[in-house]
Amino acid sequence: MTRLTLPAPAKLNLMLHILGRRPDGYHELQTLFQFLDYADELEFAVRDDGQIHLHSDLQEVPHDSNLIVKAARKLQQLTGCTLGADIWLKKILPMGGGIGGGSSDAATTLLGLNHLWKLDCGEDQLAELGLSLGADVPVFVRGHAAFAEGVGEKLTPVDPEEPWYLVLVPQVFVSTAEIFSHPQLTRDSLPLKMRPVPKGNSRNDCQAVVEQSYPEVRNSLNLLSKFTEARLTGTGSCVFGAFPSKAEADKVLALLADTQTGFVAKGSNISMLHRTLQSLH
Ligand SMILES: C[C@@](CO)(OP(=O)(O)O)[C@H](O)COP(=O)(O)OP(=O)(O)OC[C@H]1O[C@@H](n2ccc(N)nc2=O)[C@H](O)[C@@H]1O
Ligand SMILES: Nc1ncnc2c1ncn2[C@@H]1O[C@H](COP(=O)(O)OP(=O)(O)O)[C@@H](O)[C@H]1O
Repeated sequence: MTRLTLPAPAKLNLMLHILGRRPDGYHELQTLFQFLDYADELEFAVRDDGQIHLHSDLQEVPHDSNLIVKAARKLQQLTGCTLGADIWLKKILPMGGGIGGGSSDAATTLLGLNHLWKLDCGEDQLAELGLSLGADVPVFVRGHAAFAEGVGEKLTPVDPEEPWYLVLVPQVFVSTAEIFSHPQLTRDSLPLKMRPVPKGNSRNDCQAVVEQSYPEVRNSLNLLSKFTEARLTGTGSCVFGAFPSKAEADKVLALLADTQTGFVAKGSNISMLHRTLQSLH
């Protein structure tokens, strides 16, 4: 097979605690990742000339800076593979929203090309390569909901409930680097020792500074919290709340539709990418 279509699903951070700052400026975290059944779509076709060509209408990111292209080139360097690829991206996930679209696209590229180029790289190798592209890439490579420590690379698989989520997408771009360098960011949360994460620990330490800098995000949190516990994912801008059924989440989205953009998706402990790859074998 020389062509392959794969999803690159979103993630949520169900909680996010910041424990401290490392000498290299990165922050030590404890966070809980769960996937959403809501995804970008990537199609891959092998090229014999070794070139990587990404086809997408994504204007914001230059071709060579796209994490998809970077991931493909890193995989070539690691393995010495002389094959290339045409890659078509259908962008569905909002960018800069804290739902990990870029990282997920990178992980799907690593797993998709590993398969198409018949490289036989193991998951550990791909997760390590992924980490050099971004702190969130390894969890998408592993494909199982996880409690994450370090900068997000030390992963312990977990199986939280899989509710339906309403995700609101405030129309602002929040820079992860800006939030992590904010002087008022909470950086001294005590590490949680208990597993699974005990109830009452679902806060996101980034939320206060994001709400302060972005009134649109605060507004979305206030609106959603009239119906359910509303939280920020990652460094935002997206906010989310859990519902027992799709119908209930849809109903709240319809009620907010005049002023809010959003989507409804099922939480999933096994990513759509891994479910699709499994069905190929
Ligand atoms: C906060 C989280 C939580 O899942 O998600 P997002 O909101 O970005 O989706 C992630 O840790 C983000 O991961 P990712 O988006 O891959 O971050 P990277 O590209 O590696 O880093 C972007 C910038 O954020 C800061 N950064 C990131 C991660 C971390 N643990 N500490 C940091 O201080 C650094 O300044 C870095 O230059
Ligand atoms: N394939 C990609 N999809 C989205 N963003 C990308 C991609 N490649 C590089 N980027 C860059 O990564 C940034 C963060 O993207 P994204 O993963 O969507 O946000 P977040 O980390 O907040 O979840 C974007 O603003 C963009 O500059």
